[in-house]
Amino acid sequence: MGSSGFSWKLNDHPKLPKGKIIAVVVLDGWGEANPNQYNCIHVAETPAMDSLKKGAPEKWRLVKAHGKAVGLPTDDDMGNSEVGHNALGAGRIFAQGAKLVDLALASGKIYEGEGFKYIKESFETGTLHLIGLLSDGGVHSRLDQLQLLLKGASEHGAKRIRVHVLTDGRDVLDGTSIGFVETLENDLAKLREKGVDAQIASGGGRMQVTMDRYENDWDVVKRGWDAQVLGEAPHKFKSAVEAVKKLREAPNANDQYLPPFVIVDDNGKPVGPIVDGDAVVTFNFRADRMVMLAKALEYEDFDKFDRVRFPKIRYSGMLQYDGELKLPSHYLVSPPEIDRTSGEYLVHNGVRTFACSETVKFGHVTFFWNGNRSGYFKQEMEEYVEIPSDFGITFNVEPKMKALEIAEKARDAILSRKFDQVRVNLPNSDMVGHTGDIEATIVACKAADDAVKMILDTIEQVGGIYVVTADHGNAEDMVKRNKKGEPLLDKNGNIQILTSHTLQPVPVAIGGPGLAPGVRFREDVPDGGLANVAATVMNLHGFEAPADYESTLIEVVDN
Ligand SMILES: O=C(O)[C@H](O)COP(=O)(O)O
Ligand SMILES: [Mn+2]
Ligand SMILES: [Mn+2]
Repeated sequence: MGSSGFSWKLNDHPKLPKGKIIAVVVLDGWGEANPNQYNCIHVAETPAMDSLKKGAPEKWRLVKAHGKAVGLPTDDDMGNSEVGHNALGAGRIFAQGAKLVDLALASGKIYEGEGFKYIKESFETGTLHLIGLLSDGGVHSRLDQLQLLLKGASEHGAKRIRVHVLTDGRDVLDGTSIGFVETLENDLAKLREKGVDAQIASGGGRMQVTMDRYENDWDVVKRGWDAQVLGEAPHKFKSAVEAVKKLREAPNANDQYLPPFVIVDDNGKPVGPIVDGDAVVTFNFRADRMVMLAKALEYEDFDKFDRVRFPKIRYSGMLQYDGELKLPSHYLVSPPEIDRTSGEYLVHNGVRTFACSETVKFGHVTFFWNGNRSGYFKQEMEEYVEIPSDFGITFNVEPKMKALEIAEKARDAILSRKFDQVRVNLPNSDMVGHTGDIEATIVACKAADDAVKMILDTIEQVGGIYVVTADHGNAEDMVKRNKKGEPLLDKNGNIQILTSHTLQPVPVAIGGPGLAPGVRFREDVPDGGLANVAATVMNLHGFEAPADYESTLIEVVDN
């Protein structure tokens, strides 16, 4: 025990043994909803997941995965991978980035912080650039926060502002970007009336431009860099509204994948490249899809692509995105302090851990799970394996993704008996659900179920335990609904496809031959959420959870 009295040592669970191999399976974007034709999980053949639900009612339940249960501002906020995996791994509910930024903006504290003071130094002679996702999805960013920041920055001295927009269509309906750009243009026009030189300078669809994650495809970040920093893009327009309208006319165009564009003046000159002496803020609060750009903006030594120019700027993130890398080093709002995660406790108590997913979700079961911290806690106790994702495609063309490969890695890790916990994220239902392709999402759900089966079979073989859950809903409802729950139609009478996550609860199932007799879900945690899973897993490893963790979902009854 250190001088502070803190100790990593967990108490033994009074009834549950140690030493069982536990598979922790997170199905990404797998919620529970009414069975109907837009519920791809229902339509798909999913015998493994069905048997968990039907097999043992005291070992299957639903938990909340959205809103306040995962630290989001309101219960109208759908869940997402960051907050979901944070809650699963940390066992407590932390006010998340969305909420912390709301508070900092409302109180005005954001303008008193180190990060804002730092960028403010550039306002006299330089331009303030704001780069981020333009929507009200609330997953990576929010339009109303951008609006407040624009107003606040101009009131605090920013004289020249350029916004570099990334269109969404993934956390919000496809086609909504035009409206968001129009709203922003209105705000900027009002700023101009007040004498602030404010304009949109560049843009592009989030999946084409800037917002790659976990270093899957640096070309995405390069395309953004070229437009935002160098002022170069294949498409040039006089206004962003015109840009989005025109680019959406191409066959199969959608908001997520719009190509990069720059806004030019009457002489064809880009209106807002980033140059020496400027300030830059990346206004997404969520980390995963901003870390790569943050590296490009901040690191002197950088070899991921040719930056051509590396302007001397003052850069602040909305938040600090990576607590281990301390990246970026300046930020407007302090991130949630997600400390003492279950993963860290467990390695300190001898639990050897294996974690695996494919690139696009790799950081979810490692970085997010560990409280937005990259790297190992104790390298000799842990192994994290990343299976390279396909890149340059939309996942509806390969809906099986790497589910089989992930399951095989989990199988091998379990059979090696080198690990006590084998944790995976199966990405299919989420990544394919985001494409809005219902047929492909059905294939995706089946592929994830096949992977679950392989892992459960392996657990059976070694006498282990499984915990199967999800981080939020997605594939279980693929249509936008009205308040009565009826599908909404567009003006041509077609249903409006829902590419985003949902507000639905997610399943948690426990079982396996290693599960002690008498273990079942408690009935006195009816409002349980994802944060209750960590204590549950600790119990199954034979430990009591720390006192301040959300309560366990299980009890052991004598039979
Ligand atoms: O980043 C994304 O792909 C979406 O905005 C959210 O999906 P995720 O939270 O499942 O990653
Ligand atoms: Mn997810
Ligand atoms: Mn998702």
